[in-house]
Amino acid sequence: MFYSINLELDKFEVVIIGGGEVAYRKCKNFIDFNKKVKVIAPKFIKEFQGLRDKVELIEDIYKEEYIKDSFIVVAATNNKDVNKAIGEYCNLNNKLVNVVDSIELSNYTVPSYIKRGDLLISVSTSGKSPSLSRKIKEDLESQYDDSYEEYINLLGEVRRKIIAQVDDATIRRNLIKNLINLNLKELREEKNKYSK
Ligand SMILES: C[C@@]1(CC(=O)O)C2=NC(=C\c3[nH]c(c(CCC(=O)O)c3CC(=O)O)Cc3[nH]c(c(CC(=O)O)c3CCC(=O)O)/C=C3\N/C(=C\2)[C@@H](CCC(=O)O)[C@]3(C)CC(=O)O)/[C@H]1CCC(=O)O
Ligand SMILES: NC(=O)c1ccc[n+]([C@@H]2O[C@H](COP(=O)([O-])OP(=O)(O)OC[C@H]3O[C@@H](n4cnc5c(N)ncnc54)[C@H](O)[C@@H]3O)[C@@H](O)[C@H]2O)c1
Repeated sequence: MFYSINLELDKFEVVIIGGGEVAYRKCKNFIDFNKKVKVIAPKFIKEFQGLRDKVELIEDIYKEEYIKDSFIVVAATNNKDVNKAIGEYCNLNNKLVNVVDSIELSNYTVPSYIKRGDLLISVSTSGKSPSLSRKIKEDLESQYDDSYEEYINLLGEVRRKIIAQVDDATIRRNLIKNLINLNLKELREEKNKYSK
């Protein structure tokens, strides 16, 4: 089973090999998290042109030199042998690699996710059923709607204010724990209370 972590992508170079539908989806995911990526392929689907300054497109077939200095790699070509070579090289060289047609060669996978500002809900089936991951995501999307972006920001702000202003540890913890029982309107009022 795959273990879940949240990575600070800023510090790492990300390279995607392949320029088709799957490479494009993986690419958009990184962009969603403000990460610029390098993409290598002899041919790109037209959607890549819409990503403009957010990606560096290199028109070429895969060569080891393209990934030797990167830490996170996605092997997303439609050529099983090429994907396998990339997967094996990365596993041998301590790189994180997602091989889109081989869970065995992947040392990480990409979950289905919902992002509402800083709230992130990820779903994984350890490769058993990406379709189920997608369905669960869609089921949760309406429950965790766009209003959660402001809600999560307010929770963060009020929590920081409580930590700064309340000395008693028990009272502090209870106040923080109870914040999630407030609705958006009540939380806005709570923020004003601590801003005085
Ligand atoms: C969640 C999501 C994230 C993303 O990619 O962004 C994702 N796949 C998505 C969709 C999807 N992928 C496929 C279908 C067709 C139906 C089906 O096969 O079910 C659909 C459904 C659709 O498109 O609706 C085909 C497929 N996928 C993989 C293989 C190879 C294999 O199984 O070996 C094949 C067969 C290829 C073939 O037939 O040859 C492998 C992987 N796909 C994963 C992630 C990882 C496991 C995630 C988990 O643990 O659940 C893993 C292991 C590696 C990885 O890619 O990270 C994204 C949903 C995005 C969303 O949220 O909307
Ligand atoms: N993990 C997933 O979520 C998922 C979902 C569907 C399919 N798949 C798998 O992903 C593979 C790719 O799917 P797709 O729809 O993106 O295919 P696609 O045919 O749309 O794109 C393949 C891309 O790979 C590039 N390519 C081929 N040989 C290359 C090489 N030597 N170096 C660099 N780039 C090269 C092509 O130019 C093209 O841009 C499929 O074969 C399938 O097995 C995975």
